[in-house]
Amino acid sequence: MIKLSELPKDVQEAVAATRLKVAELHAELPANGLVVWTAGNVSERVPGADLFVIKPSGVRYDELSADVMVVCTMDGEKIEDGTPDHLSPSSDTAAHAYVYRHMPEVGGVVHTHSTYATAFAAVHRPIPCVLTMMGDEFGGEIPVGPFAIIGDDSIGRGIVETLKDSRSPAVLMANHGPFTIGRDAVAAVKAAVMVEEVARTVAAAQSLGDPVPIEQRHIDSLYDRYQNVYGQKS
Ligand SMILES: O=C(CO)[C@@H](O)[C@H](O)COP(=O)(O)O
Repeated sequence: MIKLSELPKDVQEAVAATRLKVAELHAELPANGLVVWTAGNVSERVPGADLFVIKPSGVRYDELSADVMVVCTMDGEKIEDGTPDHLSPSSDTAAHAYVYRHMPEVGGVVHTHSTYATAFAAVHRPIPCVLTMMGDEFGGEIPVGPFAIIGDDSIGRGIVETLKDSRSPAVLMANHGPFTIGRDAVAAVKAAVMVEEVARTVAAAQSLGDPVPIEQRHIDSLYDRYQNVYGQKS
């Protein structure tokens, strides 16, 4: 088994930085009202190594410090990372690992059970692109993925199958909830916040009447501006 303490120093440093970042980002899930109790997870690739960092399963958010973040191979196997052997990674680890193996551009993955997005997942209904914020962030509707059992790579296969030809960084896995992807974990967390926000607004709109779809040419223009012009140049 791979031992963290035997990996090159620069890899160990990259793991430490990723652990800190992933631990801190988990606090964003309850802060943004996206999770109850322990029901969601964040992971991120370790730059320069075939490893990723994810939270331990079923541990409360206020206990998620950097030193309990679990380090896994791209097959979702925990390495000897200095945490106790009994500390198992998130039950969604195989799903995150599958996404990393099949979507090389993805550097972060997030899963929550946020209420409104999960309500759309419960009725297998995509969130239609009826808000400029959706054009900006998702480039179209937010799709529904297949029903998949928890614990193996079934969820990962559903995520990849649904998102590989979509501009959306979010998929509503049927009867389960949202999974989001991003170039890093910050981007994936942002997408998780945004999917809940637009799900809530669209649900409110649907209670008032029939939300009006945005024309495709306007969606394309919104997406292009937001992705390429909006904000500050780095
Ligand atoms: O969907 C599920 C289980 O129903 C999971 O996403 C949990 O809600 C979070 O699991 P851990 O990451 O704590 O294992």
